[in-house]
Amino acid sequence: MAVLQLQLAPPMFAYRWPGWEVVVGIEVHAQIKSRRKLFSETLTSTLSEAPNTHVSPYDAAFPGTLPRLNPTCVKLALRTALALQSDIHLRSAFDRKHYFYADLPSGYQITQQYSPLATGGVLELPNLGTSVRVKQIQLEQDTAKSTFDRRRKLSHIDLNRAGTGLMEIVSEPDMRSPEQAAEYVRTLQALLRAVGSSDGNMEQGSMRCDVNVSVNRQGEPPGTRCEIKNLNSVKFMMIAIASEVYRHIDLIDAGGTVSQETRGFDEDRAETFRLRSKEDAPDYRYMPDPNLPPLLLTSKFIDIARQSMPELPRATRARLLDVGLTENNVDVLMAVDSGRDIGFDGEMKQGAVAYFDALAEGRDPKVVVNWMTHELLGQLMSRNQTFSHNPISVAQMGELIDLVQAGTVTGTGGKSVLRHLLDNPSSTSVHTIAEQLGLLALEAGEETDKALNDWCKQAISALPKEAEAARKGNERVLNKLVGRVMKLSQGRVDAIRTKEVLSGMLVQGK
Ligand SMILES: Nc1ncnc2c1ncn2[C@@H]1O[C@H](COP(=O)(O)OP(=O)(O)OP(=O)(O)O)[C@@H](O)[C@H]1O
Ligand SMILES: [Mg+2]
Ligand SMILES: [Mg+2]
Repeated sequence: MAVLQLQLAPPMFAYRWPGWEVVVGIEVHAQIKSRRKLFSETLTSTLSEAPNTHVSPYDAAFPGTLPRLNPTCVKLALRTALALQSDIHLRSAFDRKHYFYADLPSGYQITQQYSPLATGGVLELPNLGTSVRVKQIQLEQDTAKSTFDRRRKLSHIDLNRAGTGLMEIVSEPDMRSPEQAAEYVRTLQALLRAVGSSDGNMEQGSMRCDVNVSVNRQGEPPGTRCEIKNLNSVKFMMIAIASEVYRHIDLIDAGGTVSQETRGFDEDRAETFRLRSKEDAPDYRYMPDPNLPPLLLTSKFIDIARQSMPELPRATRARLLDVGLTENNVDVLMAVDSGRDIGFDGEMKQGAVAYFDALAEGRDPKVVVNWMTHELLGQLMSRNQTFSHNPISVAQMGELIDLVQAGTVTGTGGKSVLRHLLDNPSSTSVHTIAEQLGLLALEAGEETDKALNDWCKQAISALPKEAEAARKGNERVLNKLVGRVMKLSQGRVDAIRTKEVLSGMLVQGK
């Protein structure tokens, strides 16, 4: 992210487009995380599945087949609407939007353009201290997928995606820069994941954005918007917005006007290109779908959905800060869950926040979060892994923390046990593993004192220069001697006790 901001936002960030105001509104299409499609019993598919293996006669628009609304899709869209504080309509309706393209077997898409499930709402962007209003949320069908084989001049149609449930979430034109647009999309992604209504994975196509961009001179009314279709990464969305802004400014500066267009984005050239103008916009001939009655919800149904809402990111943040975690701790845990760490694979075994919550049950939250962020996540990261790869159960991690807190294993020893567990996942008790590895702390007593004395002496004679500096009060060098003792003892002695013994010896040796 930092890298991209450097590309897009050089030091004159605030003055990128002096005298101009940029206006952005986004239409997000998010695939609903239901096992079945919106109007058929067919199981939804993932990208890795063979083409045309998830298709019922209805999905292929065979004559005589009829739609049947999947209630799970309604419930998940409802959760989304509740999370966005939208007004939910007890009555909504389905329209047919006609157009003719090979990826749309019936010749129309069922959508809720005119009478959507919900209107209004707001998405707060806490990182930017601002918010974006939501215009409407509607249910609609996804299309099939067509790919063109240039060599053989053939179009391939894969109907697996046809009829999958989508939520179209339309924002008001409230964003003023590519960065705000990016933050909106990321925050929305985290929200959809938190309520479980969508994976929100742009790279895998389960979330796609159309961005509407216009520019106007400061103080003047908004300009004419152009819509850039089907952006499938936040990075490309930011580049597309920036390049579109430059295009509009250049046009107006040259005395021309912007005409309302639908545009595509060329990733290689980092610029947008014209798909069609408003004049040749298709006439969608919207009509109510005669096969689908209006969707009527009861207040009770909405209340039940409201009561079963999981904790939303904003509340999670507040709660974690409340138990004493730092902003930074919270950012790390929540970033892991929202998939902002690299390599998010969409399927989290257990979220980092849930893992933390389970561990913090009866333990000091600060101690727990240190183990999680510094040790566990740190070790996973150095292995190029994400939290979803974590093989250590809550019970094991909890036992490890308890052993260290009780002094049964030293902090250093505990870190070794953790590394061992990551490399050799097992369900054996952590105490047994520490014992097998010879990492149980030496019990206080005469023998341990004697061993500790020996190791301290060895460390001092092995590092005479350091010993001399430490004698003169150099704390950092003293830690080096402590480190040596730790190594000699294989992390089985207490660091604070070691420091005491070492200091004592150095003073005596004066
Ligand atoms: N002046 C403007 N500059 C930038 N964005 C704008 C401007 N005016 C409106 N928008 C945004 O354009 C989007 C319009 O989306 P909407 O779904 O309502 O209509 P549409 O794009 O005409 O329909 P379709 O769903 O067929 O694409 C909204 O996100 C809105 O915020
Ligand atoms: Mg739209
Ligand atoms: Mg649009």
